[in-house]
Amino acid sequence: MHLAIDPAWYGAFDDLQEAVWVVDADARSIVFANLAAGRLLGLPREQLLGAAVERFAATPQDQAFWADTRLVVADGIESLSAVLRADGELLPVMRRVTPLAMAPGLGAMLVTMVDCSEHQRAEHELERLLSELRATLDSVADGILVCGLDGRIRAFNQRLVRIWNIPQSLLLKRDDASLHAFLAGRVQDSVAYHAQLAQMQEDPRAPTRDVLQLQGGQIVERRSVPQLSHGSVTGRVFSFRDITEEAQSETALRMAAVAFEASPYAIFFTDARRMLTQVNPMFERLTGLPMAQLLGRCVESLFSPLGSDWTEQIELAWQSTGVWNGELSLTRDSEAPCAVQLAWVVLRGADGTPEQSIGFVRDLTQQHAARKRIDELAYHDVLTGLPNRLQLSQRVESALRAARPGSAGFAILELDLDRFKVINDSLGHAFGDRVLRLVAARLQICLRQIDMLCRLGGDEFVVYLHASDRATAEHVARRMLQEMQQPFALDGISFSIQVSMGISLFPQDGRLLDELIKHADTAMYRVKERGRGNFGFYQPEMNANLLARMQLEHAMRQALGRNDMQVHFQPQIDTASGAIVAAEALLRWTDDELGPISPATFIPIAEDTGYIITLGAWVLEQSVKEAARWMRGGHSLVVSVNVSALELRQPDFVERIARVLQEAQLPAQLLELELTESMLLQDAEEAAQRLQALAELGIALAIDDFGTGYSSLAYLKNLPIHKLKIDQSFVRGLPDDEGDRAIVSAIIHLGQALKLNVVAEGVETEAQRASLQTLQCSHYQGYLCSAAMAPADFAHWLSGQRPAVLEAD
Ligand SMILES: Nc1nc2c(ncn2[C@@H]2O[C@H](COP(=O)(O)O[C@H]3[C@@H](O)[C@H](n4cnc5c(=O)[nH]c(N)nc54)O[C@@H]3COP(=O)(O)O)[C@@H](O)[C@H]2O)c(=O)[nH]1
Repeated sequence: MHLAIDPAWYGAFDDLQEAVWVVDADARSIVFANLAAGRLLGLPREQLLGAAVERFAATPQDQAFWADTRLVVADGIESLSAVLRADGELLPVMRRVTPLAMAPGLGAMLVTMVDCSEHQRAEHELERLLSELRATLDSVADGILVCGLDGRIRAFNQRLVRIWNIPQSLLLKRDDASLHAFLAGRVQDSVAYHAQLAQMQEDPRAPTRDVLQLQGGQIVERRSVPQLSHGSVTGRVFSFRDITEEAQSETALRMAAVAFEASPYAIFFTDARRMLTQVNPMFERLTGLPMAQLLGRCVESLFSPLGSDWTEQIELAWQSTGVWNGELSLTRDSEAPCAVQLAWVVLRGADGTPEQSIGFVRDLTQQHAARKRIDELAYHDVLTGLPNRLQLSQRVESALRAARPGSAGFAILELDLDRFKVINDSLGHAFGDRVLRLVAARLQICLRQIDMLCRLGGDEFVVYLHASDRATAEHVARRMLQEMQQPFALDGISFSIQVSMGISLFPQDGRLLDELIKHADTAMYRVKERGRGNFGFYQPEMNANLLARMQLEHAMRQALGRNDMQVHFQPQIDTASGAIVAAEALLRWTDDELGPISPATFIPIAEDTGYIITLGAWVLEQSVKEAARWMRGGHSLVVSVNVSALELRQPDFVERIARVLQEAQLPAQLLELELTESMLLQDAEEAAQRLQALAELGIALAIDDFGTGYSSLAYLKNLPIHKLKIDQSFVRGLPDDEGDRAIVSAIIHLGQALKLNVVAEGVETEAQRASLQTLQCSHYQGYLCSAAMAPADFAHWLSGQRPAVLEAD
């Protein structure tokens, strides 16, 4: 039995757009088809009826499907399939096959089909567009990230993965939140990063641009634009560009520009023809020309004078090393040319031809001045401008090289200013320096141009007398002494300076400069020993004296330990009453071999070597102990102890004296210290403080040898001085020498005015004492009364004296 369809159905299905068949399941033939089915298959409906359904099966799978429809009959199926149209075209269709229960034993299937060809074409088009879009995304140089408004990631490209270095594992995870967190974690300033995102959310339509610094130094430019769909914002498209290199080279360019502008080097650029194309401010300053006048000028025209082959030199240098380096003279607008160092570098194009050049110019003016100054310093004495020892030695060396047997020799004169230290100490070092310059000028005029006057330092000068024998040297020495006899005047102060000179002759006194200087020095010391202000020639036996001085120093250092020294005491007497008022402690040394040695001989050696500190401390101790003994014996007598400059400068000087007094139980009022004027003027401020401290202890202070120094009375007035001791050189001429009398009288009056005791030293005759009494000098000291006595003799002598009365201040 065959399935027959009632034609009444036709009207019901013909209005449908879908193609509809009813298929006889057993015969697999079409028993019903609507109009849409005819249109779909390109056949009139009539030709469809009774047609085998396999005829329209387009694929082997479809053939198989229609061959066994039992399953279909059972369940029904909807699938994308294709039908073979009458014109042979394969038409994609969405087919639904549903079993129909028509009548018992009759199997039928309702087949509906919708033409999918448009839909499929659209899908294919979409796919093509999508793959094109993906290819485009992946081909752009920027990293792209497309996010929905909710932050969901819609798309990104591979470049984004590379720029951000997104790990593969994270990509596989396909977790948007993790990816966003990763991106935020990679930027250096994640706070700013999030703030920017929040801002974007607030204003979703605004395009943005910012620069992100990633961990590790990478710099990324982020741009974003809103993603629009039908005029509404649906998300945001981010693009990321790695601008690390760009930023770095931009920074480098900016730095280069700053360096160019602010460089201490004058810098210029030229074109291939060496015409200036750019200069920096330093170049303008150095040349004194504004940029407008420089640009377009040929570099060579700025430097002069140059050798004619300079251009060739440049070419050669550029060919071999690419840079020409050298010293030149730069012409300047309204100033004298200046020396410069030019480093001129060629910049070549890709083909190797010079295209530009760059020059670095350094002003050498200061360097040249410094070099000149260094030369001056190396060969000259800074204070006087005279040649120094180095120049002298070069001069003498050339004289030694030129020396031939029988040719004229030369002389070396060593000069030392006598008592220059007193000027320095009393009038200050600045004044002393000016005196040295005056002395240098005076000495210089006594010499020929061919001779050389040098300053070795301090007040020590050396003269090289070219081609000079003994007679010439003597002549020059006399001239210098004469010249120095003229008084000097500075700042309204008149003074005279003596020099002592020692002379050695080449070749007889030495063949080397050092030897000649040493011998001239020895000769000079001999002159000083003999009274200064003169000259003397070196004699070989003089060296023996130096040796003697060394032996004396050695013996002196042994003397204390051997009990070869003793402190003697010389009384100081009231001029009017003859009563003893004080005693001066004077050191005495008798050596087993050398016999008695005067303190005038060994004290200066002790001062020179620093041994005076040991000696002075011992003398003080002995003197204080002795005075304590006198006191205990009923004679409260002031003991006066000489102090050297070095001792006063000892930091613990005051404390040490206080300790000695304390140990000996001697009241400070019974101790007096004798200081010289010049000592007080060295480190005047410190000395004044020490004296004040001593005075506060109750110790009296006397100025020894008063009148021989250059004390400033204003300064002395402020010191806690109790006594002036008139130097014996002024006393010697009393009573007859008017000059001495006037000086002594002036000192006495000064003492009276300042309420000081005045002691005249070295009084040997009654006439001197009487004269002093007439002049109202309160005290005297000298052989007239007694020389200094050993302690026992003094004690014995003292016992026969009236008990002393403490001196009033
Ligand atoms: N720092 C120290 N200096 C000391 C010390 N002991 C001595 N001296 C100083 O040595 C210089 C020489 O001293 P001296 O040979 O002892 O001569 C002194 C007197 O003996 C001497 N004098 C005394 N009366 C007469 C005299 O009538 N005629 C004469 N021709 N000479 C005499 O004069 C010197 C006095 O010295 P002073 O009062 O100090 O000026 C000398 O500078 C001593 O200061 C010491 O322990 N420490």
